[in-house]
Amino acid sequence: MKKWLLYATIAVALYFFPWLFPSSYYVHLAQGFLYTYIVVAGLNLLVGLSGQLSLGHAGFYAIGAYVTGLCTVSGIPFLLSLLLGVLVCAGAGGLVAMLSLRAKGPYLAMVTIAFGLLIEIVANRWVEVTGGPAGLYLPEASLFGLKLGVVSYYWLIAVAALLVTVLIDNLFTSRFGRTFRAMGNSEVAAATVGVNVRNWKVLAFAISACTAGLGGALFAFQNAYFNSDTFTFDKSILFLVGVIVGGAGTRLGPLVGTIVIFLLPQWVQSLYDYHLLIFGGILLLSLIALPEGIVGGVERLLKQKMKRRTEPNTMESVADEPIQMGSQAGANLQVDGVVMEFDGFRAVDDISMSVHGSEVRGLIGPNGSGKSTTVNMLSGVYVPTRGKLTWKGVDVTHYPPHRMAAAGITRTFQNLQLFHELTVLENVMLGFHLHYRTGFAANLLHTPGFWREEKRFQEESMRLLHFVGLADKAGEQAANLSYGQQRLVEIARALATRPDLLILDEPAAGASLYEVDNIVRVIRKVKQSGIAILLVEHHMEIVMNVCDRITVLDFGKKIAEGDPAYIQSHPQVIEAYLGGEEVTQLVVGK
Ligand SMILES: Nc1ncnc2c1ncn2[C@@H]1O[C@H](COP(=O)(O)OP(=O)(O)OP(=O)(O)O)[C@@H](O)[C@H]1O
Repeated sequence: MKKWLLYATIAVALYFFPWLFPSSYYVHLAQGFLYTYIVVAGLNLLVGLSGQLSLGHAGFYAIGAYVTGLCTVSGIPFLLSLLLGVLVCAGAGGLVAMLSLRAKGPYLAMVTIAFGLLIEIVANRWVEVTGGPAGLYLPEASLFGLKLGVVSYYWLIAVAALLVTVLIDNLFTSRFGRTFRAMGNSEVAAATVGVNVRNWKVLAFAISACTAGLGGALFAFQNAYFNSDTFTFDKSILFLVGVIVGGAGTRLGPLVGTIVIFLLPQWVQSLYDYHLLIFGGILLLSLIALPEGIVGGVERLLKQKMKRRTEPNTMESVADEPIQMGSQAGANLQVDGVVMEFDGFRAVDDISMSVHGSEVRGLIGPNGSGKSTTVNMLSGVYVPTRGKLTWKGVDVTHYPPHRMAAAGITRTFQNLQLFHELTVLENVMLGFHLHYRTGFAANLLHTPGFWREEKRFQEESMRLLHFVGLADKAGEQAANLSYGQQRLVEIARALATRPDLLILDEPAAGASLYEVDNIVRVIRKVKQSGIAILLVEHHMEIVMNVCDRITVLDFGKKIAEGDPAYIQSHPQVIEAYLGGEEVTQLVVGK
């Protein structure tokens, strides 16, 4: 069914609900269901997509209720007050995100718990403003001077819920949704394709705080009265349970989750003394049986039955078109005396080297010699303890990964860092992050500009997939590919940033012999297209065959540098490898 037809059907059903269930009890119930759904839908974006946890959303719910309520009490029109309440929540969400940026996992959860508790205490104790437990009486909600009765207020909430559904769904299926999901899968990989993870985390928090505030404001006017007892820690937990039980990160999850957290308790309430036990039991069982949530579990079962295909039909037409690679300016990287220390241990000790033009530079050395640490410094993941990195004449020593990507340096990872929840095509599209021009509004509203850009980058991504030989895998879930194929997807994603220097960290690790041949072929094609490569690899045959020059590390120090023939006969290199298993491979490369 077409999306707009589905929305129109839902709109008609929502409109006629008060006729189908004329009792004011059911209309009230529907109001409660819809504003709770609005909160859960926004929280799903934060938890399910961006991978951040919030146990304090009752705080935003409260802020929305109080700001909107107090504004109307002071005479500001209802709709304007609602807008103000939502905007204040967006600001509060951004602030909480900024405060918690350094925290992850349980620590982030603790910051949000602290925020929720703080708001709860303020609501309870600042009685002169909030009314505390005695509550706050509000004027009836009105639109353009017309007072809203029970049914018309229900319609207002229904319009808000439908609007939130459409807009959030639009975000889900735009580059914003993909970026949030990518960040949730791997922050470091998202950063190396140019995503400023910090800003995007703040954005995700602000959006979900907006919807929580909207839900809170709509709740406040349901009875034109509310008190501080609503905004407890339990409420935050309930919202989160709604997201998780429904299926975090799924599009239908918030609807199902709200049925579980809102309608189920109403139903089991009739069972008097046992209702909490039954509700808790159902939650526990569903979490154990379906850890991805109800919708997530069903989707997994369906996917196993029907192989997902989302390949665009643009595939054949784009196959032979040229791909824009890099800026064609070539690389110019100067590394001067870099040192990287971990708690006093020198993993990299005073290394200097340079990469120019479109050369393929090998970086080799026995296990633990400092190759990955060097790669991490060159890609902005680590800031060197000492030394300087100069890229095209600019000091980039302190650049974070997203700025390195913007400057033209990107990388792949020794331990694969694909966005496993996205398809192969979506992974590569993420690589174009720095080249998208449409903003938040265009993606929220799916404007014609948005569609044009989506099509363009879908086609460019398909070209890159052709380039690495994986066009037929475009619609597959990235996690389902073989090791070697996943490494090629990482290369395609990195190429999408249009780099001048591509750092490949052990691209052949775990790949089959056939896949290794394919990877070598791709490396050669990348070099021909004018992009420089820094290749870290244990397969000496590959290194000796594709590299123009090789830098050798041992115990964090540079011990040799030169062309493959020179390196293979270098006594210190042979000595370094003698104790290791790689020595035979080193000779094989001759
Ligand atoms: N984050 C860290 N904290 C502490 N020590 C580290 C850290 N990262 C690397 N090291 C240490 O630094 C040294 C160099 O590690 P690195 O991973 O750079 O070597 P490598 O040459 O890439 O090894 P391999 O070929 O096994 O991947 C090792 O002794 C390692 O234990």
